[in-house]
Amino acid sequence: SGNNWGYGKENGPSLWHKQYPTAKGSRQSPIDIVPHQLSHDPSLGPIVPNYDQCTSLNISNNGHSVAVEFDDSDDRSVIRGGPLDNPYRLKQFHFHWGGKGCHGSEHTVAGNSYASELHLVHWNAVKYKTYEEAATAPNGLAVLGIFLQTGDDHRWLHTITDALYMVKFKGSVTDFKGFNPKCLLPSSLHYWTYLGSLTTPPLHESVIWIILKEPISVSERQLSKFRMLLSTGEEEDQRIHMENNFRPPQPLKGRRVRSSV
Ligand SMILES: NS(=O)(=O)/N=C1/NCCO1
Ligand SMILES: [Zn+2]
Repeated sequence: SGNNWGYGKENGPSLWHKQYPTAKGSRQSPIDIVPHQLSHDPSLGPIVPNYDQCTSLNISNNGHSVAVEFDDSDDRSVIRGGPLDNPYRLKQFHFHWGGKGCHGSEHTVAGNSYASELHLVHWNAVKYKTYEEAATAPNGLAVLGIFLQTGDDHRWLHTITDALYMVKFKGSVTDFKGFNPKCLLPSSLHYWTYLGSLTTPPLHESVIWIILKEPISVSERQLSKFRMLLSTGEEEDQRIHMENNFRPPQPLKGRRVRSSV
């Protein structure tokens, strides 16, 4: 059927092009970021996330990741500045991670991957009426990527990992109000930026990627809770744990990756 894509042997990233030809496009994500090969662009100002008035609504398991959705009916939580010519509204955030001890980030840095990667997905509500419309428009989306490395417990991640047991099965959703994602940002907002795509089908080439250079630290114990999630539904006999839900780096095809200071 239509969207039975996944990360397994039978439906993984190397097969997505059959159903989603954009997979072989000219601005696909993720990519390997090679710091000494990119241009430092002094015209690139700081990025300014402003999530203080944000309204998280729920947390859900869509079978590919776990996502926290936000009320994006007004400009209460936006990101602006940097490479963005308008404020982009926060729609949701989700994670990608590996298996036990393996790495699970999507973007890599000089060939090195991190344990996990957090994506905060925003859309340009100045130019487009809906997220769906923005998601198919060039640069309609801005995704803020944050690397997670294993180390100490993250002081605030427990609010998310404690809720994961409520969304164990694919298709489950539960209330998740009052969460402000600014607590997941690292101390430095220095970033790399380039033009790319969604890293999951339909792989629309509509994303301005902003990847923070500084990772946040989370413990192996906190990360292991993500692997308890199932990519299968409650009604299915076969239980498949959700892990290694990352797409490998894609060809750069001549794109320029710029660096803030
Ligand atoms: N991994 S990603 O590029 O953020 N992909 C998506 N798809 C829907 C929202 O974000
Ligand atoms: Zn993602």
